Parts: sequence; structure tokens; C-alpha cells
Amino acid sequence: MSLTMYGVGLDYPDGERTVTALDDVSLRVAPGELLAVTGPSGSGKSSLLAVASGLVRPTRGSISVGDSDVTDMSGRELSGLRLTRIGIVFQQPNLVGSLTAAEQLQVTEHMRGRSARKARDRAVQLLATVGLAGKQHRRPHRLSGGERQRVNIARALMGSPEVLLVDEPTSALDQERGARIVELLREVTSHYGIATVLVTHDTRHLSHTDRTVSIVDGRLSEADPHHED
Ligand SMILES: Nc1ncnc2c1ncn2[C@@H]1O[C@H](COP(=O)(O)OP(=O)(O)OP(=O)(O)O)[C@@H](O)[C@H]1O
Repeated sequence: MSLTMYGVGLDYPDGERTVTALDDVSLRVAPGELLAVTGPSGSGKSSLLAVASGLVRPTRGSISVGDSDVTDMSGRELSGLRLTRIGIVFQQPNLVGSLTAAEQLQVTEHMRGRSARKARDRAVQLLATVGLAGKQHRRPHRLSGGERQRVNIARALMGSPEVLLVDEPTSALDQERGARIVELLREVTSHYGIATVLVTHDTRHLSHTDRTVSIVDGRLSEADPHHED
């Protein structure tokens, strides 16, 4: 299923004025497509992910996952959407220190109605998919920064999302580990046919993405990744 935004605007109140964080944003991300969104600090990148995930309601415009209009949904329906159709990879992995890698993935599975055994099998399988075969028993302090980010990505895949929203996944990693994380996103996007939006400051990894758009003052424009630096 694709992610579609049409004429999306987001205003934040700021004293007597409003700040326009998103201004008439329209885009479509197809299944299996990895779209990079770049832009300077404060340009609206996090706002774009926040409205796409339904965490923040846009002031104007419409957002759809497949043929479901996200902007019409109740809070309860939006929670269900994030559980089963949208995966979110936050910048910081936010792993629970006392849980193993597999348990990080299993912890919310009862909300999806999966049995403990099925959740365990899926967690182990997804950890292998992201390159962590045999490391399912490790707690976060025994994983590297790149490995923690892989657990974060595997956790976002547990609900078999149609749309994956990824916020600055390479910011805490060196060049090589960052490049491998973007390669991994490329692989899972193609393999599972997910529509993926990757927000990044880091223009070094854009060769692995299908398309790049840039955002400045809340407005999107197509960018040529080879002329970004
Ligand atoms: N809760 C809020 N209240 C008021 N203004 C906000 C709020 N959140 C963001 N903004 C403003 O909206 C604009 C876009 O912010 P956003 O966080 O989307 O940018 P960004 O591109 O993600 O920045 P960064 O790369 O620094 O994380 C900025 O001008 C910011 O100051």
C-alpha cells in the first residue's frame, strides 16, 4: 500500500502568530519505494513524520495509507493503524535496559493478538533479517550502537507495516555503520514491499534511496541526491 499526502499543512500556535511547519505538502510513496527527505534544522522533517504517523493532526490537507484516509480517523483508529499498518523508527532506539533483543520486539505483541510463541518465533526471524542472528538473548548494553538501531528497525517491522517512517537513524553512527543501516532499510523496503520515508540530515547515504525530496520552510521540492553535498 502506498502513502499519499495531498495539500498537507501544519500550523503551530506561537503566541499571537502561528508557525507554519508544513506548507502545502503533497507526495506519494509507492510500495517498495524508499524516499529520503532532507532539509536543514527546523525545516519541517519531524513534522512530516508526525502527521504521516497520525501522531499529530494536520491543519489542512489529507493523508492516506492505501485507501484509508488517516485524517478522518479517531484516536483509537489511529492507534490501531500504528499497531498494524505503520512502523515508526525513532531517532533514539529507546530500548528497555532489562530486556533482551527478542523481548524488545515481543513486549507489545499481545496488543496485536499474537500468541507468545508466535511472537517469539517472529522476533527471532526478524532479528535474523536485520543481521542479528544468534543475538536474540543480548541485552542493549551488550549490543553496539548500530546493532541497537537494527533492533529498533526490527521492532518497527513486527506488525508487518505497509508504511515505515524513519527519523534520522544514522545520526549517532559513524559513516560505515550509518551506510549499512540505510542499506538495511533499502533491503527491507524492497523485500516486504513497504512504502518507506527516511528523514535524514545525512546526504552521504542517498545513493541507496530511490528518490530524494528536500524540505525548506515546510515546503517540499524534488532534489537531486548527487548534487546535495
Ligand atoms: N510543538 C511546537 N510548537 C511550536 N512550533 C513548533 C513545534 N514543533 C515544531 N515547531 C516549529 O515547526 C518548524 C518545523 O519543526 P520540525 O521539528 O518539524 O523541524 P525539523 O526539520 O525536524 O528540525 P530538526 O532537523 O532540527 O529536528 C520549526 O520552525 C519549529 O520551530
